[in-house]
Amino acid sequence: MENTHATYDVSPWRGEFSDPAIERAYRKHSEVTVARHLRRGLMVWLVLLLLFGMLDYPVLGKSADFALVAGLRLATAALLLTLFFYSKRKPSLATDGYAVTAIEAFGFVLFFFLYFIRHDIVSWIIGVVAMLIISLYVFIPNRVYLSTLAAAFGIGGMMFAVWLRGFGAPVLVGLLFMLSLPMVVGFFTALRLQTVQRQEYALFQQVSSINRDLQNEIKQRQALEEELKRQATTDPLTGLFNRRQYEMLFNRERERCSRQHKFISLCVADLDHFKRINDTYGHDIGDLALRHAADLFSNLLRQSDVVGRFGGEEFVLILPDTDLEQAVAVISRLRQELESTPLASPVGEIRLTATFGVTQVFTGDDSIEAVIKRADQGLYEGKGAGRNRVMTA
Ligand SMILES: Nc1nc2c(ncn2[C@@H]2O[C@H](COP(=O)(O)OP(=O)(O)OP(=O)(O)O)[C@@H](O)[C@H]2O)c(=O)[nH]1
Repeated sequence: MENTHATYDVSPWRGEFSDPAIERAYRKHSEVTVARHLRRGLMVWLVLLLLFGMLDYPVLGKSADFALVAGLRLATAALLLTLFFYSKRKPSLATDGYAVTAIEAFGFVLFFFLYFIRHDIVSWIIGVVAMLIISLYVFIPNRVYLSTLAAAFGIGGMMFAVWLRGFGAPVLVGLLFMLSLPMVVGFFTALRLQTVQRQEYALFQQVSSINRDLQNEIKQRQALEEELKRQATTDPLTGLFNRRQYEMLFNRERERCSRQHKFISLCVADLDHFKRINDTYGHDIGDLALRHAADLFSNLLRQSDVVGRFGGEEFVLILPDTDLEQAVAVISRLRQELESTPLASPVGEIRLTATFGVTQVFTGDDSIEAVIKRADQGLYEGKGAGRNRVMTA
Protein backbone atom coordinates (compact mmCIF):
# COMPACT_ATOMS: atom_id res chain seq x y z
CA MET A 1 0.00 0.00 0.00
CA GLU A 2 1.34 3.42 -0.93
CA ASN A 3 2.23 5.90 1.72
CA THR A 4 0.23 9.06 2.35
CA HIS A 5 2.72 11.29 0.60
CA ALA A 6 2.98 9.17 -2.55
CA THR A 7 3.18 11.10 -5.80
CA TYR A 8 0.70 9.86 -8.32
CA ASP A 9 2.31 11.22 -11.51
CA VAL A 10 1.24 9.39 -14.65
CA SER A 11 3.86 9.16 -17.39
CA PRO A 12 2.52 11.07 -20.44
CA TRP A 13 3.85 8.49 -22.93
CA ARG A 14 3.30 5.21 -21.15
CA GLY A 15 -0.01 5.99 -19.44
CA GLU A 16 1.39 4.33 -16.29
CA PHE A 17 2.35 5.67 -12.87
CA SER A 18 5.92 6.94 -12.82
CA ASP A 19 6.43 5.32 -9.42
CA PRO A 20 6.80 1.56 -10.05
CA ALA A 21 5.45 0.64 -6.61
CA ILE A 22 2.27 2.64 -7.21
CA GLU A 23 1.92 1.16 -10.69
CA ARG A 24 2.23 -2.35 -9.23
CA ALA A 25 -0.37 -1.53 -6.58
CA TYR A 26 -2.72 -0.12 -9.21
CA ARG A 27 -2.37 -3.21 -11.42
CA LYS A 28 -2.98 -5.47 -8.43
CA HIS A 29 -6.03 -3.41 -7.48
CA SER A 30 -7.53 -3.57 -10.99
CA GLU A 31 -6.43 -7.03 -12.14
CA VAL A 32 -9.75 -8.84 -11.59
CA THR A 33 -11.72 -6.25 -13.59
CA VAL A 34 -9.08 -6.04 -16.33
CA ALA A 35 -8.98 -9.85 -16.58
CA ARG A 36 -12.77 -9.91 -16.98
CA HIS A 37 -12.59 -7.34 -19.80
CA LEU A 38 -9.75 -9.27 -21.38
CA ARG A 39 -11.77 -12.51 -21.38
CA ARG A 40 -14.64 -10.72 -23.08
CA GLY A 41 -12.25 -9.42 -25.77
CA LEU A 42 -10.65 -12.86 -26.23
CA MET A 43 -14.06 -14.49 -26.68
CA VAL A 44 -15.10 -12.05 -29.42
CA TRP A 45 -11.73 -12.55 -31.12
CA LEU A 46 -12.13 -16.34 -30.93
CA VAL A 47 -15.65 -16.27 -32.39
CA LEU A 48 -14.57 -14.01 -35.31
CA LEU A 49 -11.47 -16.14 -35.92
CA LEU A 50 -13.50 -19.34 -36.25
CA LEU A 51 -16.40 -17.68 -38.10
CA PHE A 52 -14.16 -16.27 -40.81
CA GLY A 53 -12.36 -19.62 -40.95
CA MET A 54 -15.51 -21.11 -42.48
CA LEU A 55 -14.84 -19.05 -45.61
CA ASP A 56 -11.37 -20.60 -46.11
CA TYR A 57 -12.66 -23.99 -47.20
CA PRO A 58 -14.89 -22.93 -50.14
CA VAL A 59 -11.94 -20.92 -51.54
CA LEU A 60 -9.00 -23.18 -50.73
CA GLY A 61 -10.67 -26.61 -50.83
CA LYS A 62 -8.84 -29.64 -49.49
CA SER A 63 -5.31 -28.33 -49.92
CA ALA A 64 -2.03 -27.89 -48.07
CA ASP A 65 -2.79 -24.13 -47.90
CA PHE A 66 -6.12 -24.81 -46.24
CA ALA A 67 -4.43 -27.12 -43.75
CA LEU A 68 -1.82 -24.42 -42.97
CA VAL A 69 -4.42 -21.66 -42.47
CA ALA A 70 -6.71 -23.95 -40.48
CA GLY A 71 -3.72 -25.01 -38.34
CA LEU A 72 -2.81 -21.38 -37.64
CA ARG A 73 -6.42 -20.53 -36.80
CA LEU A 74 -6.71 -23.50 -34.46
CA ALA A 75 -3.35 -22.73 -32.82
CA THR A 76 -4.44 -19.10 -32.25
CA ALA A 77 -7.81 -20.32 -30.94
CA ALA A 78 -6.02 -22.71 -28.56
CA LEU A 79 -3.81 -19.87 -27.27
CA LEU A 80 -6.86 -17.63 -26.82
CA LEU A 81 -8.71 -20.32 -24.90
CA THR A 82 -5.68 -21.05 -22.74
CA LEU A 83 -5.32 -17.41 -21.79
CA PHE A 84 -9.10 -17.18 -21.30
CA PHE A 85 -9.15 -19.92 -18.68
CA TYR A 86 -5.75 -19.24 -17.16
CA SER A 87 -6.56 -15.55 -16.59
CA LYS A 88 -9.40 -16.65 -14.31
CA ARG A 89 -6.93 -18.37 -12.03
CA LYS A 90 -4.19 -15.80 -12.46
CA PRO A 91 -5.74 -12.40 -13.24
CA SER A 92 -2.31 -10.71 -13.07
CA LEU A 93 -1.69 -12.22 -16.56
CA ALA A 94 -4.13 -9.61 -17.88
CA THR A 95 -2.41 -6.65 -16.23
CA ASP A 96 1.17 -7.83 -16.92
CA GLY A 97 0.32 -7.86 -20.62
CA TYR A 98 3.11 -10.15 -21.86
CA ALA A 99 0.92 -13.17 -22.64
CA VAL A 100 -1.68 -10.98 -24.41
CA THR A 101 1.04 -9.30 -26.47
CA ALA A 102 2.51 -12.67 -27.53
CA ILE A 103 -0.92 -13.90 -28.68
CA GLU A 104 -1.56 -10.64 -30.54
CA ALA A 105 1.73 -11.07 -32.39
CA PHE A 106 0.87 -14.69 -33.15
CA GLY A 107 -2.54 -13.58 -34.42
CA PHE A 108 -0.84 -11.29 -36.96
CA VAL A 109 1.18 -14.21 -38.30
CA LEU A 110 -2.05 -15.82 -39.52
CA PHE A 111 -2.74 -12.71 -41.63
CA PHE A 112 0.76 -12.65 -43.08
CA PHE A 113 0.11 -16.16 -44.35
CA LEU A 114 -3.44 -15.35 -45.51
CA TYR A 115 -1.93 -12.56 -47.60
CA PHE A 116 -0.10 -15.17 -49.65
CA ILE A 117 -2.76 -17.83 -49.61
CA ARG A 118 -6.15 -16.09 -49.93
CA HIS A 119 -5.56 -14.34 -53.28
CA ASP A 120 -9.26 -13.47 -53.46
CA ILE A 121 -9.09 -11.06 -50.50
CA VAL A 122 -5.57 -9.60 -50.63
CA SER A 123 -6.61 -5.94 -50.35
CA TRP A 124 -9.13 -6.77 -47.62
CA ILE A 125 -6.44 -8.42 -45.57
CA ILE A 126 -4.52 -5.17 -45.31
CA GLY A 127 -7.74 -3.46 -44.26
CA VAL A 128 -8.41 -6.14 -41.65
CA VAL A 129 -4.84 -5.76 -40.28
CA ALA A 130 -5.50 -2.02 -39.91
CA MET A 131 -8.67 -2.82 -38.01
CA LEU A 132 -6.86 -5.37 -35.89
CA ILE A 133 -4.30 -2.74 -34.93
CA ILE A 134 -6.93 -0.33 -33.67
CA SER A 135 -8.87 -3.17 -31.97
CA LEU A 136 -5.85 -4.33 -30.04
CA TYR A 137 -5.52 -0.87 -28.53
CA VAL A 138 -9.18 -0.26 -27.86
CA PHE A 139 -10.75 -3.66 -27.38
CA ILE A 140 -8.08 -5.87 -25.80
CA PRO A 141 -6.91 -4.44 -22.47
CA ASN A 142 -3.14 -4.20 -22.47
CA ARG A 143 -0.39 -1.81 -21.44
CA VAL A 144 0.02 0.92 -24.05
CA TYR A 145 3.66 0.23 -24.84
CA LEU A 146 3.03 -3.51 -25.25
CA SER A 147 0.07 -2.87 -27.57
CA THR A 148 2.41 -0.61 -29.57
CA LEU A 149 4.99 -3.39 -29.81
CA ALA A 150 2.33 -5.80 -31.10
CA ALA A 151 1.04 -3.16 -33.56
CA ALA A 152 4.58 -2.45 -34.80
CA PHE A 153 5.05 -6.19 -35.31
CA GLY A 154 1.82 -6.28 -37.34
CA ILE A 155 2.85 -3.32 -39.50
CA GLY A 156 6.42 -4.61 -39.99
CA GLY A 157 5.22 -8.12 -40.85
CA MET A 158 2.63 -6.86 -43.29
CA MET A 159 5.16 -4.62 -45.03
CA PHE A 160 7.60 -7.52 -45.21
CA ALA A 161 4.94 -9.72 -46.82
CA VAL A 162 4.09 -6.98 -49.35
CA TRP A 163 7.81 -6.49 -50.10
CA LEU A 164 8.20 -10.23 -50.62
CA ARG A 165 5.49 -10.02 -53.24
CA GLY A 166 7.69 -7.62 -55.14
CA PHE A 167 6.10 -4.26 -54.39
CA GLY A 168 8.46 -1.26 -54.35
CA ALA A 169 9.06 1.70 -52.12
CA PRO A 170 6.02 3.85 -53.11
CA VAL A 171 3.58 1.05 -52.18
CA LEU A 172 5.49 0.26 -48.98
CA VAL A 173 5.52 3.92 -47.91
CA GLY A 174 1.80 4.19 -48.65
CA LEU A 175 1.17 1.01 -46.66
CA LEU A 176 3.26 2.33 -43.78
CA PHE A 177 1.15 5.49 -43.68
CA MET A 178 -2.08 3.55 -43.94
CA LEU A 179 -1.22 1.15 -41.13
CA SER A 180 0.41 3.81 -38.96
CA LEU A 181 -2.80 5.80 -38.86
CA PRO A 182 -4.77 3.23 -36.77
CA MET A 183 -1.70 2.76 -34.63
CA VAL A 184 -1.51 6.49 -33.83
CA VAL A 185 -5.26 6.73 -33.21
CA GLY A 186 -5.22 3.55 -31.09
CA PHE A 187 -2.15 4.69 -29.18
CA PHE A 188 -3.62 8.03 -28.13
CA THR A 189 -7.04 6.55 -27.37
CA ALA A 190 -5.53 3.86 -25.11
CA LEU A 191 -3.15 6.38 -23.57
CA ARG A 192 -6.02 8.72 -22.67
CA LEU A 193 -8.16 5.89 -21.31
CA GLN A 194 -5.38 4.44 -19.16
CA THR A 195 -4.32 7.87 -17.89
CA VAL A 196 -7.89 8.67 -16.84
CA GLN A 197 -8.23 5.28 -15.12
CA ARG A 198 -5.04 5.89 -13.16
CA GLN A 199 -6.07 9.44 -12.25
CA GLU A 200 -9.33 8.06 -10.85
CA TYR A 201 -7.40 5.46 -8.88
CA ALA A 202 -5.03 8.16 -7.56
CA LEU A 203 -7.98 10.28 -6.47
CA PHE A 204 -9.57 7.30 -4.74
CA GLN A 205 -6.32 6.48 -2.93
CA GLN A 206 -5.85 10.08 -1.82
CA VAL A 207 -9.41 10.31 -0.53
CA SER A 208 -8.99 6.95 1.27
CA SER A 209 -5.74 8.13 2.77
CA ILE A 210 -7.34 11.36 4.00
CA ASN A 211 -10.21 9.30 5.44
CA ARG A 212 -7.76 7.01 7.20
CA ASP A 213 -5.95 10.03 8.66
CA LEU A 214 -9.25 11.47 9.82
CA GLN A 215 -10.30 8.17 11.37
CA ASN A 216 -6.96 7.96 13.19
CA GLU A 217 -7.31 11.51 14.38
CA ILE A 218 -10.83 10.83 15.64
CA LYS A 219 -9.58 7.72 17.46
CA GLN A 220 -6.71 9.66 19.01
CA ARG A 221 -9.04 12.44 20.12
CA GLN A 222 -11.49 9.92 21.56
CA ALA A 223 -8.65 8.21 23.45
CA LEU A 224 -7.43 11.59 24.69
CA GLU A 225 -10.94 12.54 25.78
CA GLU A 226 -11.29 9.21 27.61
CA GLU A 227 -7.94 9.76 29.27
CA LEU A 228 -8.83 13.31 30.31
CA LYS A 229 -12.14 12.08 31.65
CA ARG A 230 -10.38 9.30 33.54
CA GLN A 231 -7.86 11.75 34.96
CA ALA A 232 -10.61 14.15 35.98
CA THR A 233 -12.63 11.47 37.76
CA THR A 234 -10.07 9.14 39.31
CA ASP A 235 -7.24 9.14 41.77
CA PRO A 236 -3.95 8.62 39.88
CA LEU A 237 -2.37 6.26 42.44
CA THR A 238 -5.19 3.75 42.98
CA GLY A 239 -7.44 4.36 39.97
CA LEU A 240 -10.39 4.72 42.38
CA PHE A 241 -12.91 7.53 42.00
CA ASN A 242 -11.73 10.88 43.31
CA ARG A 243 -13.69 13.01 45.71
CA ARG A 244 -15.59 15.02 43.08
CA GLN A 245 -16.67 11.86 41.25
CA TYR A 246 -17.75 9.78 44.26
CA GLU A 247 -19.68 12.75 45.58
CA MET A 248 -21.49 13.07 42.29
CA LEU A 249 -22.20 9.32 42.20
CA PHE A 250 -23.34 9.39 45.84
CA ASN A 251 -25.87 12.14 45.09
CA ARG A 252 -27.15 10.28 42.03
CA GLU A 253 -27.49 6.93 43.81
CA ARG A 254 -29.00 8.53 46.86
CA GLU A 255 -31.69 10.18 44.75
CA ARG A 256 -32.42 6.94 42.91
CA CYS A 257 -32.63 4.90 46.11
CA SER A 258 -34.91 7.48 47.70
CA ARG A 259 -37.18 7.45 44.60
CA GLN A 260 -37.33 3.65 44.68
CA HIS A 261 -37.66 3.51 48.51
CA LYS A 262 -34.41 1.64 48.87
CA PHE A 263 -31.62 1.93 51.41
CA ILE A 264 -28.14 3.14 50.78
CA SER A 265 -25.13 2.74 53.08
CA LEU A 266 -21.70 4.30 53.25
CA CYS A 267 -18.48 3.07 54.78
CA VAL A 268 -15.19 4.78 55.54
CA ALA A 269 -12.17 2.43 55.62
CA ASP A 270 -8.72 3.28 56.98
CA LEU A 271 -5.65 1.04 56.76
CA ASP A 272 -4.23 0.19 60.18
CA HIS A 273 -0.77 1.38 61.19
CA PHE A 274 -0.12 2.51 57.69
CA LYS A 275 2.50 4.99 58.86
CA ARG A 276 4.50 2.02 60.10
CA ILE A 277 4.46 0.43 56.62
CA ASN A 278 5.72 3.67 55.11
CA ASP A 279 8.36 4.09 57.77
CA THR A 280 9.54 0.47 57.63
CA TYR A 281 9.52 -0.25 53.90
CA GLY A 282 9.42 3.17 52.28
CA HIS A 283 6.82 5.23 50.47
CA ASP A 284 6.86 3.07 47.31
CA ILE A 285 5.82 -0.02 49.22
CA GLY A 286 3.23 2.14 51.01
CA ASP A 287 1.84 3.05 47.59
CA LEU A 288 1.74 -0.63 46.63
CA ALA A 289 -0.21 -1.37 49.79
CA LEU A 290 -2.74 1.34 48.93
CA ARG A 291 -3.20 -0.12 45.44
CA HIS A 292 -3.52 -3.61 46.87
CA ALA A 293 -6.33 -2.53 49.18
CA ALA A 294 -8.00 -0.49 46.42
CA ASP A 295 -7.97 -3.46 44.01
CA LEU A 296 -9.26 -5.82 46.63
CA PHE A 297 -12.16 -3.52 47.56
CA SER A 298 -13.05 -2.87 43.90
CA ASN A 299 -12.93 -6.55 43.00
CA LEU A 300 -14.97 -7.77 45.95
CA LEU A 301 -17.74 -5.20 45.81
CA ARG A 302 -20.54 -5.11 43.25
CA GLN A 303 -20.17 -3.29 39.95
CA SER A 304 -22.88 -0.88 41.11
CA ASP A 305 -21.04 -0.03 44.35
CA VAL A 306 -18.79 3.02 44.37
CA VAL A 307 -15.23 2.85 45.68
CA GLY A 308 -13.39 6.14 46.13
CA ARG A 309 -10.20 7.38 47.74
CA PHE A 310 -10.94 9.76 50.52
CA GLY A 311 -7.34 10.89 50.87
CA GLY A 312 -4.20 9.39 52.42
CA GLU A 313 -4.90 5.81 53.41
CA GLU A 314 -8.66 6.28 53.73
CA PHE A 315 -11.34 4.97 51.38
CA VAL A 316 -15.04 5.68 50.91
CA LEU A 317 -17.30 2.79 49.93
CA ILE A 318 -20.86 3.60 48.82
CA LEU A 319 -23.29 0.68 48.75
CA PRO A 320 -26.60 1.49 47.00
CA ASP A 321 -29.65 -0.79 47.56
CA THR A 322 -28.08 -1.93 50.84
CA ASP A 323 -29.31 -1.41 54.41
CA LEU A 324 -27.02 -1.20 57.44
CA GLU A 325 -27.25 -4.91 58.28
CA GLN A 326 -26.42 -5.97 54.75
CA ALA A 327 -23.64 -3.37 54.59
CA VAL A 328 -22.03 -4.74 57.76
CA ALA A 329 -22.10 -8.25 56.27
CA VAL A 330 -20.47 -7.08 53.03
CA ILE A 331 -17.85 -4.93 54.77
CA SER A 332 -17.01 -7.73 57.23
CA ARG A 333 -16.23 -9.92 54.26
CA LEU A 334 -13.92 -7.17 52.91
CA ARG A 335 -12.17 -6.92 56.26
CA GLN A 336 -11.59 -10.69 56.38
CA GLU A 337 -10.35 -10.82 52.80
CA LEU A 338 -7.90 -7.98 53.39
CA GLU A 339 -6.59 -9.63 56.52
CA SER A 340 -6.15 -12.99 54.82
CA THR A 341 -4.68 -11.65 51.54
CA PRO A 342 -1.22 -10.28 52.28
CA LEU A 343 0.44 -7.91 49.84
CA ALA A 344 3.11 -9.73 47.78
CA SER A 345 5.73 -6.96 47.65
CA PRO A 346 9.39 -6.91 46.58
CA VAL A 347 10.34 -6.92 50.26
CA GLY A 348 8.19 -9.95 50.99
CA GLU A 349 4.63 -10.50 52.12
CA ILE A 350 3.06 -7.68 54.11
CA ARG A 351 -0.08 -8.29 56.13
CA LEU A 352 -2.61 -5.50 55.98
CA THR A 353 -5.70 -4.81 58.03
CA ALA A 354 -8.16 -1.96 58.06
CA THR A 355 -10.80 -0.52 60.33
CA PHE A 356 -14.22 0.25 58.89
CA GLY A 357 -16.95 2.65 60.00
CA VAL A 358 -20.33 1.86 58.44
CA THR A 359 -23.52 3.90 58.45
CA GLN A 360 -26.82 3.98 56.66
CA VAL A 361 -27.85 7.13 54.83
CA PHE A 362 -30.97 8.75 56.26
CA THR A 363 -33.43 11.16 54.73
CA GLY A 364 -32.25 13.92 57.04
CA ASP A 365 -28.62 13.70 55.91
CA ASP A 366 -28.23 16.84 53.89
CA SER A 367 -24.81 16.08 52.35
CA ILE A 368 -22.22 13.37 51.92
CA GLU A 369 -19.98 15.20 54.40
CA ALA A 370 -22.55 14.59 57.15
CA VAL A 371 -22.71 10.89 56.32
CA ILE A 372 -18.93 10.55 56.14
CA LYS A 373 -18.60 12.35 59.44
CA ARG A 374 -20.95 9.82 61.07
CA ALA A 375 -19.14 6.86 59.49
CA ASP A 376 -15.87 8.40 60.69
CA GLN A 377 -17.13 8.24 64.26
CA GLY A 378 -17.57 4.50 63.87
CA LEU A 379 -14.11 4.28 62.38
CA TYR A 380 -12.65 6.27 65.24
CA GLU A 381 -14.29 3.96 67.76
CA GLY A 382 -12.95 0.98 65.86
CA LYS A 383 -9.42 2.35 65.99
CA GLY A 384 -9.83 2.94 69.71
CA ALA A 385 -11.15 -0.57 70.23
CA GLY A 386 -8.01 -2.16 68.76
CA ARG A 387 -8.41 -1.73 64.95
CA ASN A 388 -9.14 -4.42 62.28
CA ARG A 389 -12.87 -4.33 62.88
CA VAL A 390 -16.16 -3.13 61.45
CA MET A 391 -18.11 -0.58 63.53
CA THR A 392 -21.48 0.96 62.86
CA ALA A 393 -22.54 4.53 63.55
N1 LIG B 1 2.72 5.67 50.60
C1 LIG B 1 1.74 6.58 50.80
N2 LIG B 1 1.49 6.99 52.04
C2 LIG B 1 0.52 7.90 52.24
C3 LIG B 1 -0.21 8.42 51.17
N3 LIG B 1 -1.11 9.30 51.66
C4 LIG B 1 -0.91 9.31 53.03
N4 LIG B 1 0.07 8.47 53.39
C5 LIG B 1 0.60 8.16 54.70
O1 LIG B 1 -0.34 7.45 55.46
C6 LIG B 1 0.02 7.58 56.84
C7 LIG B 1 -1.18 7.75 57.66
O2 LIG B 1 -0.74 7.68 58.98
P1 LIG B 1 -1.67 7.90 60.24
O3 LIG B 1 -2.75 8.88 59.88
O4 LIG B 1 -0.84 8.17 61.41
O5 LIG B 1 -2.41 6.53 60.40
P2 LIG B 1 -1.90 5.06 60.57
O6 LIG B 1 -0.43 4.94 60.64
O7 LIG B 1 -2.53 4.25 59.47
O8 LIG B 1 -2.49 4.65 61.93
P3 LIG B 1 -3.97 4.27 62.24
O9 LIG B 1 -4.86 4.80 61.14
O10 LIG B 1 -4.28 4.86 63.55
O11 LIG B 1 -4.01 2.77 62.25
C8 LIG B 1 1.00 8.76 56.86
O12 LIG B 1 2.29 8.27 57.13
C9 LIG B 1 0.92 9.38 55.51
O13 LIG B 1 2.17 9.91 55.09
C10 LIG B 1 0.10 7.98 49.84
O14 LIG B 1 -0.49 8.39 48.87
N5 LIG B 1 1.07 7.06 49.73
